[in-house]
Amino acid sequence: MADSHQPSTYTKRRRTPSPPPPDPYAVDGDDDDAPLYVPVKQRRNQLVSKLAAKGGGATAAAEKRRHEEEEDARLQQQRDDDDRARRKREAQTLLMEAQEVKRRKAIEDAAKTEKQKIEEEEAQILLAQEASRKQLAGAEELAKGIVYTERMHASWKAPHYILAKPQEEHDAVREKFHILVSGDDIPPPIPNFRDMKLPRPLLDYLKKKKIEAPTPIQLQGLPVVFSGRDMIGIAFTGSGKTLAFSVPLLMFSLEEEKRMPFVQGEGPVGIIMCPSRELARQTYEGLQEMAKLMEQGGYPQVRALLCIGGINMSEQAQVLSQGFHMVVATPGRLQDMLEKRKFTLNSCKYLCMDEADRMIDMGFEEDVRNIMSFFKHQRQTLLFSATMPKRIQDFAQSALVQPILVNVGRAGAAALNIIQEVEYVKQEAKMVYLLECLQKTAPPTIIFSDNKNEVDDIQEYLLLKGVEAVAIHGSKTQEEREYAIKSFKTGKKDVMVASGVASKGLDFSEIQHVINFSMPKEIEDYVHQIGRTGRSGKTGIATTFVNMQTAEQTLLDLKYLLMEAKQKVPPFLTSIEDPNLGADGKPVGCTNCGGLGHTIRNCPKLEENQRRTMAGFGREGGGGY
Ligand SMILES: Nc1ncnc2c1ncn2[C@@H]1O[C@H](COP(=O)(O)OP(=O)(O)OP(=O)(O)O)[C@@H](O)[C@H]1O
Repeated sequence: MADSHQPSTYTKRRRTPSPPPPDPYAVDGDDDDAPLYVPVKQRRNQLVSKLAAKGGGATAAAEKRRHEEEEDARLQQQRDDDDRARRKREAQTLLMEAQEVKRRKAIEDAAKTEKQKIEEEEAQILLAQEASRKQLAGAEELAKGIVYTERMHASWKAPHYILAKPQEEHDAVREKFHILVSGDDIPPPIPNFRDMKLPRPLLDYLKKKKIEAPTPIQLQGLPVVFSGRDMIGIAFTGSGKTLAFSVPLLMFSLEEEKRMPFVQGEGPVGIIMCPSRELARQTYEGLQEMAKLMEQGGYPQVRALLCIGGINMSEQAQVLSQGFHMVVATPGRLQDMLEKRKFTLNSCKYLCMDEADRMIDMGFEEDVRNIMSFFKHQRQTLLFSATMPKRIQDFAQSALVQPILVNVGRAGAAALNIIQEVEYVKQEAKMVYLLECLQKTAPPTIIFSDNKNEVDDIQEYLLLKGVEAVAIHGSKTQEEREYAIKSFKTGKKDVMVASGVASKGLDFSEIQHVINFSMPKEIEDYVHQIGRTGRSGKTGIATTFVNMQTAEQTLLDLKYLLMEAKQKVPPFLTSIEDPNLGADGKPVGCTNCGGLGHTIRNCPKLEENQRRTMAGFGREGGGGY
């Protein structure tokens, strides 16, 4: 290999460092100096100073720019620092504010009375209950978002001379009769039937019935209903609520019939719904009687249809074939008839729910909602009862347009003309004591028991002892129920043993004595049951048996009801301590049912409703359908 034979001439090639590139900034005479390292910034400054010394204009501009840039950078830095400081301050302020809010809430909570805490807790329970409830309106209206905002119009007007009176006079009348009202443009109270412009035959009818002056619920309620306004009417048992919604329906029917006679397939003008068949029949009979008298007095014929379970509707075929003006119904059968298209509610303008709270509590709420779906137009809606807890009033608001509330006495209070006696009777001694108790007054007497078997047992026992007694409860056939009512009403039987459901709202004349064989769990039931006596201004006696089996809170409810009605409170009730007394020493009461001896937290009605919802069933006792 040639290369390998040339070793002497071969010199190893080394890379020598290349000379540094000429310094563009080097000035004459520097070339030969050793290249000392000068930082770029420093060199630039030196150059700038030199150039400045030479007085170059472009260089001055460059320096000015540099200054500006430096100033900008400095300002930016300051802004950033300020920003950081501000954010820090804000974060601290927010933290302090949050701590302050927490501190204040802790102080407020500590300062809150036990009563306030309970109120808040109860409001939550009530809210939770209401939230689970659908509005009380027809499905179609709800789906279409139809909301009525205007009131219904009616041709009736109070007489001029009454309208001309100053407001203070109307207020004085209300005060005199303990009537509380709320709502807008409330029609005036009218203390006599003549001024309500009732037709002569009706005035004669009332006179014949010894109904001379309107009761408080009538003197305020009738003008409200005649005016076409929606209304919630609350008044004591036996205070004449039926008349306050029956007479206007009759008048509206006459007006419509006069305008254009009804033929087959037409009507009704209005509906009255009741929670039990017996109550519906009673209201229907009252309407029939008034309608007949009107016809005899020369007014056009108006017809009513009774629409209740347990009766053969072919009995009503004639009315159905003629066209009719008024329907009195229980919700179940009414819904059934509407679904079968036996008639429509296309021209119906009036819907009254008697014992409205009972109807909703008994599980008819869904039926009522379904019935509302059949209305094609706005209607006047009325709710009446002796017991109407705020909960039901609020719930019903969705079905009402600018309603007027007419309230006579506290909702849920017992009628004042009933002497209420509460007796401690051991369970095993009740039956024997019952006989003795029956001696307190002359007949007729009603004995209530919540248990159907017990109703039968009591009747059997009384029959054995020679007492003329009939029995009525939800499991009896319609014939048995009607027989019991008829024979008791006509005085053929002295005693009626009944379950609460079957006898709500019934008006038997001159019941002397009501015996509660067992105290109902719900105080509202007690109020309705004892309310079968002491009606239309008369006095009656109610005796209630209690013992170890009666829940303490029920006894407390009873104690307060007796105190409110200024009745004698037996020592065994007086001694029961109320764990829920307010700071003022008064009972807090239940916002759910109106009972005074318990709160919503242990309300028996709420528990019962929840039990029913869980069990998935609605109406009870077979009273309605
Ligand atoms: N203005 C009046 N004066 C005297 N008696 C009346 C008057 N109005 C109605 N009555 C009579 O009073 C009795 C009770 O009336 P109604 O049945 O309407 O009471 P209610 O308030 O509906 O009671 P409940 O809440 O128990 O259903 C009936 O016999 C009725 O004829």
